[in-house]
Amino acid sequence: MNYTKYRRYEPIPLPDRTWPDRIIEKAPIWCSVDLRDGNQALSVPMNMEKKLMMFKLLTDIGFKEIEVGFPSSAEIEYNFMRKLIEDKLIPEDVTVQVLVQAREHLIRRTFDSLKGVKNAVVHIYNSTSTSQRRLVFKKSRKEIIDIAVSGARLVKELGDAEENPGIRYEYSPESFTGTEMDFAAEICNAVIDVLQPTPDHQMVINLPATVEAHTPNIHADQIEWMCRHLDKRDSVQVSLHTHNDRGTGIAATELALLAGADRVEGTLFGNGERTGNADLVTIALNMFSQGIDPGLDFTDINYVRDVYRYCTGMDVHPRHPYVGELVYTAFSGSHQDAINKGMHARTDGESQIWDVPYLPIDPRDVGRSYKSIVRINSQSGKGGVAYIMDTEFGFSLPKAMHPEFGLLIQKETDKREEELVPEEIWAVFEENYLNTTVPFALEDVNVRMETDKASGKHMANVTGKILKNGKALDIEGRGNGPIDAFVHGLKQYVDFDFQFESFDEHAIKEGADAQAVAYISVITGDNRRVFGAGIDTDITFASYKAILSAINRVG
Ligand SMILES: CC(=O)SCCNC(=O)CCNC(=O)[C@H](O)C(C)(C)COP(=O)(O)OP(=O)(O)OC[C@H]1O[C@@H](n2cnc3c(N)ncnc32)[C@H](O)[C@@H]1OP(=O)(O)O
Ligand SMILES: CC(C)C(=O)C(=O)O
Ligand SMILES: [Mg+2]
Repeated sequence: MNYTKYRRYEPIPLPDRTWPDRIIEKAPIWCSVDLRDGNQALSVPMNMEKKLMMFKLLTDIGFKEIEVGFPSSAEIEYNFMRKLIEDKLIPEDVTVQVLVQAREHLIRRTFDSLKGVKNAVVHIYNSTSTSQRRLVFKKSRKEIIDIAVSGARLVKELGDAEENPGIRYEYSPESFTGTEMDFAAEICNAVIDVLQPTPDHQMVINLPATVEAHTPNIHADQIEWMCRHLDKRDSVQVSLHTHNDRGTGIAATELALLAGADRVEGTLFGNGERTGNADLVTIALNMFSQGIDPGLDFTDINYVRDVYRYCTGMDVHPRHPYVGELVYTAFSGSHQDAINKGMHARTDGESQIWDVPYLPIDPRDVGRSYKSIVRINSQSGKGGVAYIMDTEFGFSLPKAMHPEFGLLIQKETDKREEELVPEEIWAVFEENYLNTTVPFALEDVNVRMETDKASGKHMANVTGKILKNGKALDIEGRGNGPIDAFVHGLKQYVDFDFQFESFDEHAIKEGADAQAVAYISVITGDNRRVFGAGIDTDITFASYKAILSAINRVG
């Protein structure tokens, strides 16, 4: 690959930079550009119905500033602006924003589209990078400043008119990241000088990474440098607008916030030109995951994703942060084990600080369930299998049983070479533990407790019938508890040596028809540990079934 045809971006000389020592402490002013930058990048731009649906979604999420389009560019864009105003679809506390090139006829048409609007930002731009000045505009620095200044003058003249009380202004030196810093400051200050913002009537200076061209630290340096060199800083909101050409648009935005920016433009899930804009969902939820109120509501992230898909025709990657189908899922054994333990350690409910390994946020905070946190394939381990049995079916297998059942599941996934869904895991459990009635099955057994006169201890006597390969056999046994008595009675029919080892049980359903499950392990003469399980409304019967299940499984 011929890397010599590319050149490196020079770092910004800013040895006293302060941003690396800062942390993000509050959410910025958010501005969605889904209906403009996002829309202009679609192969099929949104029609009226989809624009309206997207606008409604954005206001429901809580965006207070929304760039709704480029009204001077096309009929649909103009008509959409008119519809929002005439049908009174803009909530009182929402400001709509419109983009326009710094060109007279387009600016006039833009103001026409805004008649009757309550609050709007008119956003003008022109390209300022060395490359665009040389190749596209073929103009000197001064001529480029003239474009911006004359655009700003017209915007101010129209925007300050009496009939437009709610108009504010935004200027973008488009292709800012390819612009020399001194020139970027010069052109922005020239525009600020024309627009004369005040602390009560602020304007936005938007510094776009129109094409992301360098590492995020350089973007942060650029923003800190600009914050120091912009005039009337108390009257200017410094806004970010990163694209994602190097895949670091979100990181660049976050570092640039540390560097002093006040506002962030971007889109849902990062739709936008080429590799997209900054993904506001991720940036907001990154803040949320640090205990900061993002000021945006993603409590039903799947709904946001579905509307987004419908309106844009774009898909969302299964590994997309916070929303992808797989982002709250672990297939691998050690992750599952840690998640299982982390989830069990959560005892205080909602108020407890979230600390579950491998899950940066609680999936339920964005409307996702715990259902698919753990999914089982050949990479999975016993902890994950136990988690599924517990969360999906309410079966808390004793810890000592996890390796045995985990192995049965692993054999199945190896054989099938595919994921096992919870129902398939249940089927393996049922087949191996609950439905093992050959050779032994329980027919009818009575337990009678009595106190041994000599020792004063309570003793159990078991009498009844079991089946061996379908044939009824009398069983009779005595022991220091019902399980011990049953095991004694059973031993005469079992042709290998075994000892009862452990017993666990728990309820599995509530109410009158409550059932219990018993788990029993036995140790065979050749020192193998084998588990069995049984279910019944009576816990003693459940334990007898579990013993027979274990004995059948040894055989
Ligand atoms: C980075 C971004 O996302 S910027 C936003 C980009 N979005 C869009 O372009 C979508 C909407 N745009 C459009 O529909 C069209 O481009 C329109 C309607 C705005 C303008 O259309 P046209 O005038 O037919 O064409 P076009 O956009 O190619 O204009 C090129 C001319 O405008 C000039 N120009 C381009 N941008 C600007 C600007 N921001 N300010 C002033 N002049 C500009 C160019 O130098 C060129 O001038 P020339 O004709 O003297 O060579
Ligand atoms: C119009 C501007 C803000 C833009 O979209 C960009 O530079 O990416
Ligand atoms: Mg853009």
